[in-house]
Amino acid sequence: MADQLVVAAVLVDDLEHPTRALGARRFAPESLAGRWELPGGKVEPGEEPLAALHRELDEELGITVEVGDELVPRGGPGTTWPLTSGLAMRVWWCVVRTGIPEAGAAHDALAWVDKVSINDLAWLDPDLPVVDAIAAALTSPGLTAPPD
Ligand SMILES: Nc1nc2c([nH]c(=O)n2[C@H]2C[C@H](O)[C@@H](COP(=O)(O)OP(=O)(O)OP(=O)(O)O)O2)c(=O)[nH]1
Repeated sequence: MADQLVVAAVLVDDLEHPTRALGARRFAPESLAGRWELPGGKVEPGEEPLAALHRELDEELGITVEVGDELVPRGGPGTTWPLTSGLAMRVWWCVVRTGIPEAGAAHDALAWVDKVSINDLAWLDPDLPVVDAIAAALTSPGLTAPPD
């Protein structure tokens, strides 16, 4: 059987020159409580992945977003990131369009982290390769972004 698809957002301050990304801390189930993840969730049967992403961000954080490029694993083979068995995740860069992210139904804390502090969060184990890719793409806050 195909993996159940999970969709998630790397919410950043700027799609062109991201310096900060949002982590969200789960409080359930107990096995995942206290660990950090990218906001998102499971795609429902018959639902388009991006529709699921917008739905989850509205439900979990109370925001609407502009979706940018997809963050895909370097070297492939596909566009999904493996999670625990039976689950695979697709991830998109996003910026907030309306609302201010607030921990709600799924999380008990949110944190904006930069290229360095992103490694201080206790991410879910399967997220570590995703977090490496995010950290590599974030610009150090102290550095001036290259001219357009
Ligand atoms: N949202 C999200 N889930 C992740 C990440 N990393 C990771 O291993 N997961 C796992 C945790 C969960 O087992 C699964 C996502 O399920 P979920 O519980 O968030 O999904 P959901 O909001 O649709 O909730 P439900 O229908 O299962 O109640 O994927 C991540 O970065 N973001």
